Amino acid sequence: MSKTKHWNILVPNGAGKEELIKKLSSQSVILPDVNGKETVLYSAIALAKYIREEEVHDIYEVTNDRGQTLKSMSSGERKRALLAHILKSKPKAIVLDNPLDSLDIAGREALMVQIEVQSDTVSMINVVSRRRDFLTFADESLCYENGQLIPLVANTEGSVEVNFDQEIPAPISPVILNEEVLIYMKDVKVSYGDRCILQHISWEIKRGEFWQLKGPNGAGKTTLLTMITGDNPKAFGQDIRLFGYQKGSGESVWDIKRNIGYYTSTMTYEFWRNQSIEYMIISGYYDSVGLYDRPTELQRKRTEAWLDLIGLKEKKDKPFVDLPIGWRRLVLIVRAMVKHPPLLILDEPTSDLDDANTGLMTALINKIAKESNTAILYVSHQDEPGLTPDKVYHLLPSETGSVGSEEA
Ligand SMILES: Nc1ncnc2c1ncn2[C@@H]1O[C@H](COP(=O)(O)OP(=O)(O)OP(=O)(O)O)[C@@H](O)[C@H]1O
Repeated sequence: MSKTKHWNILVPNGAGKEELIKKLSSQSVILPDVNGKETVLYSAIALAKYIREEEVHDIYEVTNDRGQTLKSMSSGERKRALLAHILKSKPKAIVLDNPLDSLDIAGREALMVQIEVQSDTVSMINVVSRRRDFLTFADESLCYENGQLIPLVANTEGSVEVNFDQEIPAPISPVILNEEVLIYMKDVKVSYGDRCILQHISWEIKRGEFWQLKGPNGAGKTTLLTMITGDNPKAFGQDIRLFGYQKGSGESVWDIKRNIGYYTSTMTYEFWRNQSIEYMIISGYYDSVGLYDRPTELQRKRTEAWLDLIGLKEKKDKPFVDLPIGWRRLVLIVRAMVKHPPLLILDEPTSDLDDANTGLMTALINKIAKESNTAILYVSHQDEPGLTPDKVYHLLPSETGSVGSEEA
């Protein structure tokens, strides 16, 4: 019996990863060794589709051994559950789309083991943006460029010039808030069933501060975020003050949400229709993707200034979905920032990006932190080279739930 073959394929952002994945999934002859084999796709987009099925149709196809839905799992748990689900159909080949992305060191190792265990019988086609995500057991490493797979040569990862010259545009009518302390939590605890996720969380975020929230996969970062965004009913009855409102004092969801600009990398894969790049940014003034009013002249002007800053002024009428991933991320961050909200939450903003685009993203975030009075909460399991937060809040997992501490 012939040996099962495996590949690493490096695709720098903008080189056409989606097109390559389509080719690999449609049995085109791009990789002759797997031609004719049915391939299954393992990707953030596949995950997003299953989560949408949960939300929209109450269909729960992928669960874990605790019986949890995908929506309630951490990113690491979701990735492991999706792989286990895919393997049940005994595929001959799996196209892995940045499989190790957003995983911490332990999560990466666990998923690698899960993949390698199957490698005797399943061909792995590992499509990645960064070389550090290569499979060690792959037989061949290639690069995708100009629609072709070519042998990988040293350092094909390009560099993007980071050059945000102008100052960030001012808000039109800033959200009025007199509080100095935006988020206050004292001895907060969150449990699901008899499992304690977070305990003794005492934390304050003040106006204009730049925080990173750090912790390994499953430590409870997203859970803690939901306490801040007002989305978690477990916040009731606890000593939490959000933008001056004591939790449970009759505040509405809008009282909280209007103070927050929110961006998460999964928004990149949401089902935006054919909106233009300009439209996407203007919609940030309306807290929705549908524009119900005609944008004002001033909104258009400020949008143009933001577009100029991120180098997309000339492309403003082009469809947002056609932009390379790094620029789509910049647009979505700008969209969350246009109103200069008191708090900007950035959840795993660099996941799926190559080194060049990661540099672009961190430069924009540092700039927003420096030139605005918006507090930033940057959430990630890892340190990002070049990012300059003032403070780091670290969640450390333990048997009895994660505890938080401020890193010196
Ligand atoms: N509604 C829920 N029901 C049961 N368990 C939950 C629920 N929400 C979260 N959890 C569990 O809480 C733990 C922390 O999850 P959370 O998503 O907050 O971690 P995280 O630090 O954001 O992880 P990651 O970096 O992987 O995204 C996980 O083990 C998750 O399964």
